[in-house]
Amino acid sequence: MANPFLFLEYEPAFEALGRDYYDEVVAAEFPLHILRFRNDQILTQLGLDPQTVTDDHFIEAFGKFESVRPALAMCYHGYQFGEYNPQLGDGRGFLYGQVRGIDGELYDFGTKGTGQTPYSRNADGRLTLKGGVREVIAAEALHRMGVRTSRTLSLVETGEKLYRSDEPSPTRSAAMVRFSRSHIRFGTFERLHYFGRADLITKLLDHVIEYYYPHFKTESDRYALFYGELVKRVATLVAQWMAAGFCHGVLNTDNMSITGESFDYGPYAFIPTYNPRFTAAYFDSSGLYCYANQPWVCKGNLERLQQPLKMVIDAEALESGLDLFDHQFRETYRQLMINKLGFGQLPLAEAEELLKLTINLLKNNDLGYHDFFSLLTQEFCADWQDNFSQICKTEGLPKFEGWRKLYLESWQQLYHHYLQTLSPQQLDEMKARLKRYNPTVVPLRPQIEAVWEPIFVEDNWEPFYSLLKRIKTE
Ligand SMILES: Nc1ncnc2c1ncn2[C@@H]1O[C@H](COP(=O)(O)OP(=O)(O)OP(=O)(O)O)[C@@H](O)[C@H]1O
Ligand SMILES: [Mg+2]
Repeated sequence: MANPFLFLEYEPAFEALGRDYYDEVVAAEFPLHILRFRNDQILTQLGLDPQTVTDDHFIEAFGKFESVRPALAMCYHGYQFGEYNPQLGDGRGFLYGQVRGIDGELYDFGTKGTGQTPYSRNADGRLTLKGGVREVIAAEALHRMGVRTSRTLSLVETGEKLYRSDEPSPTRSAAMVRFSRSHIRFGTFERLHYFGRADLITKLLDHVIEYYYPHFKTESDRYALFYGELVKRVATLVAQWMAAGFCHGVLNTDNMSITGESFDYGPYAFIPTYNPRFTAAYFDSSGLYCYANQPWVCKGNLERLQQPLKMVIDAEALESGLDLFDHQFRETYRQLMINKLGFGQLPLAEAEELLKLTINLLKNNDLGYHDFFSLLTQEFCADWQDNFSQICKTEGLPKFEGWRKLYLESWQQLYHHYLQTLSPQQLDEMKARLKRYNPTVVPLRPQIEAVWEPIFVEDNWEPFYSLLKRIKTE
């Protein structure tokens, strides 16, 4: 049967922008192609029946990179740890193609680990297999947690030996295909500002609005409206990360999507405990991108984006756009945390108070962030309405003694107080909500290592597949 990936209706939207925005490249040829992961949920999103798509189809398209469109290495710069870097761009990936989902939206197939490009500098253009495995896990877990994220369409092991300082080397290689709304980054605009090209910024803005903010297309102040909405989308995203206990790790402007979607899962980690200073990347020595810094770092990146946008948008309009960030972040974060605690809506003051006590409890104990919510979900019962000291009184919790006990008691009392206002039906809804907002499986680092170890030692992929299944279903 013909390969369905070669017969999708590719829409050359980015390609149509022209050579100022990308270079045509050719994928590397690899000595081996073993399909390690295929995401059938995405096939369904594309209107394909997974039954009719074989592993060989995946390998032809996303391992050997047979294609009906040119491969485009996208150009971008970026601020990395505060320093401007004009030597970036797709150095190990390219835009394979763009297609419409059954929802009518345009999506990218973007590769990672597919060989050198003009932007590789001295690097090899490759992705390690472990890096690919980690990215698959991050995207699936975040998706389960309701975060607006890219997904991984495929991961193909490619049989090369790579040398990396952060993995025992030689280590195995892979080519990954990412499915996302767009690979246009804040840094895509920053590069055009660097070259002083207001004309290209305008053209790119029109493109972004046409495909990703089409409801503003006919508005006279559409550029300012776009920026305001981007600010809100990014604020929402970072609130989702914070509630999910996720630390992205490398919030450079080349890793910030112009659609406000989360992507690029390198050194990320889910926080084990609520530690505001938790830092995911070992090379982030000052802790710039630590867990608690994420909101202001993202806001700062949005502010940096004003530099290129100011070439074509009024500065005051951009300032008022940025002003939307704090409110959007706070509202979304508070609501998500209230949901994680099982409540639908609470009056503002009560929600703030409960959130404050919850954070106090989490921060001042060795309690695992995800363990706490998981426990609450498992143990929640209507009897708690009758006795506050029963709330989360379980063997699963570490011992609370001395002043730590006070944090637990004040949290229990308030939680109990709000429970009292609920009807039996509302208590049932609460149970369902706890399940929806608190997945059983959150892939902390040790769990990811536990999945990688059998792959590394004996090429056993079962624990990886079983983790993904549990992420999806529990
Ligand atoms: N092994 C490599 N070979 C060539 N270029 C690389 C390699 N690793 C990273 N780069 C380049 O370094 C820059 C920063 O890399 P970063 O890790 O943020 O992105 P990435 O993970 O390669 O890709 P993406 O942002 O699309 O997920 C990018 O320009 C990237 O292309
Ligand atoms: Mg990147």
